[in-house]
Amino acid sequence: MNGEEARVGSATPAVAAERLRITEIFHSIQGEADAIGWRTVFVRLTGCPLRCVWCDTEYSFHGGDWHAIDDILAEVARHGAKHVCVTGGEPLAQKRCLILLRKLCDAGYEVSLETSGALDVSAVDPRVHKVMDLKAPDSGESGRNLWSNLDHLLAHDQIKIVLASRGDYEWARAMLTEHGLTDRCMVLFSPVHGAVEPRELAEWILADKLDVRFQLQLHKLLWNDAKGK
Ligand SMILES: C[S@@+](CC[C@H](N)C(=O)[O-])C[C@H]1O[C@@H](n2cnc3c(N)ncnc32)[C@H](O)[C@@H]1O
Ligand SMILES: Nc1nc2[nH]cc(C(=O)O)c2c(=O)[nH]1
Ligand code: SF4
Ligand SMILES: [Mg+2]
Repeated sequence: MNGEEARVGSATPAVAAERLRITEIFHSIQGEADAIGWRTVFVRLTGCPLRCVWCDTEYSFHGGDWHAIDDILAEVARHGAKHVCVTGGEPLAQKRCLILLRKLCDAGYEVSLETSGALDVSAVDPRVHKVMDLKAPDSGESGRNLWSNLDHLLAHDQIKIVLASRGDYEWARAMLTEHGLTDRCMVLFSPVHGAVEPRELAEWILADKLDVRFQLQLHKLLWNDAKGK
């Protein structure tokens, strides 16, 4: 048990059971995946058990503050957006993330979850649109892909593969066939920001006639790598 759980646990166990460690809550334009372009509130949970070499969110690995889930809901509501994106860090590394996701759905939001693909997604509320990465070799974390997660994806979910090289692209192309990915849900191919020339990735997809959706991180075009955007 960590210090926080010990401290609040003895006094108010019901409240302690519904707190999450949060790095930031911010209001921006959704920059990734199927809901791209919508005004969205982002809830970024602290902590991640992976270390993708190109991770753009290393500041979420440590720190953060404990917030009651009902306070998170109130902060989300303040922005008046229909869309909420729960991300991290790795949001599913905190078990109580499942409660936050359910409560956001109950409140009527369009909820998406950005997750690494390394943690079990089977208990995620089916109303949530899961955006699940498969980590390609150059991330350094492809050994963490939990392939059984593929069987828990619904038609509205998405598989995202972030590519740092031609080698990653060829790996991703092989996974499409090996795991029948495009028959399961939408598959997104995205270049690692600054590593693969976006136009090159677009040309590869066209040359191979792949049924995947090319994506660029829209928020980086708008705001570069600014935090809280
Ligand atoms: C920061 S992660 C947080 C959620 C979860 N840990 C995951 O990896 O999906 C959110 C998304 O950003 C992507 N991402 C992180 N760094 C990136 C980069 N340098 N270029 C492109 N996408 C990146 C991840 O692959 C993931 O799809
Ligand atoms: N604007 C914006 N859109 C995003 N979509 C997914 C993000 C993430 O970090 O998971 C993200 C982000 O950090 N900013
Ligand atoms: S799993 Fe997500 S948050 Fe964790 S290191 Fe990889 S990209 Fe970053
Ligand atoms: Mg991001």
